[in-house]
Amino acid sequence: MIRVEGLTKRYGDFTAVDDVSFHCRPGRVTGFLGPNGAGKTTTMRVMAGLTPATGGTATIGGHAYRDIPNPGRHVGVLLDASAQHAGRTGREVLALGAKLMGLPMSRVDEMLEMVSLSEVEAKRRIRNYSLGMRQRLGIAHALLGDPAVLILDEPANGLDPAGIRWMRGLLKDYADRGGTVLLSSHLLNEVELIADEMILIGRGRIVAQGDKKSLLAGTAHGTFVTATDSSSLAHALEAAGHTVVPAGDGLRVEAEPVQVGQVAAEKQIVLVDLRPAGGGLETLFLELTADTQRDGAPAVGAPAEGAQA
Ligand SMILES: Nc1ncnc2c1ncn2[C@@H]1O[C@H](COP(=O)(O)OP(=O)(O)OP(=O)(O)O)[C@@H](O)[C@H]1O
Repeated sequence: MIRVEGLTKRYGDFTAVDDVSFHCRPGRVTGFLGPNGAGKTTTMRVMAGLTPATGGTATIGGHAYRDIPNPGRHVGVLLDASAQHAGRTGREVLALGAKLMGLPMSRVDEMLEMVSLSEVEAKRRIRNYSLGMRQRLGIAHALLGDPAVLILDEPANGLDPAGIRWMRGLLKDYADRGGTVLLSSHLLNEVELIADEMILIGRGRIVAQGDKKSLLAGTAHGTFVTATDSSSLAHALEAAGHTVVPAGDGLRVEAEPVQVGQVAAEKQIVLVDLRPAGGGLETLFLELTADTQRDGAPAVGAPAEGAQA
């Protein structure tokens, strides 16, 4: 269990993290989302004992990170995959970690296999690793001591689509076996797929947190419907007093799906698609962090205006 209570971090007059509180539970993957400079890395650095807090506490299993003996056996941390000594090989980094944690060297091979780093790659110096390979090594290092808690800052960064899918499976399995995972990401869709719980942060303050399903339920706006004869359906819905706007191949209606279905049934119009028009995580994220975004334009996840589909 991770508990962060009233955590504040100031750099001079600037407040990077402002009275942040949240919990991460065993068996759950918690996504930590926020625009650039929101305070995610700072919060995680405080949790891992790398940055002192100005106020508040962050504990893992009831203890501050610095008070945990042999912390790598309890908490796996990946904050900056590029921070490893560039002159060491991947195998050397893991071997050193295993030695420090009192683990058998066989664990190094197990970890290399788990993150799909080949024997040849493991013997290469880290300066010659791609970002994705560094991330894989960082994940291997975080998992080396078989910890019960994982704190990962942007672990999907640099991974290719197959790598992201692999990591998703790995973290889901880990949580299913009772592990606690906190991961930050700017890849909203990725978090939407992987996280059970979500914490949204903007300018150092938590703007929303909770179970993903309940957070997303709050973003549903009306109904999306497609019919074989969409224009007749639009007229029928308007005649029934509903507001209708064209949306892609279909219509977006200010009504519940059952009301839209009833109108279509009365008029014997065949429906092709009928579902709640959820705004999704991206809409939620942009709405909640609107006054903390750097730009008017969506900062993450959405194509720029005019971009080709
Ligand atoms: N050592 C420091 N001294 C001064 N300001 C700092 C320091 N470290 C971080 N900050 C500031 O604190 C704020 C939060 O930074 P942080 O790296 O935690 O954000 P983040 O949410 O991880 O962003 P990103 O998604 O861009 O990595 C930023 O404005 C950053 O410039």
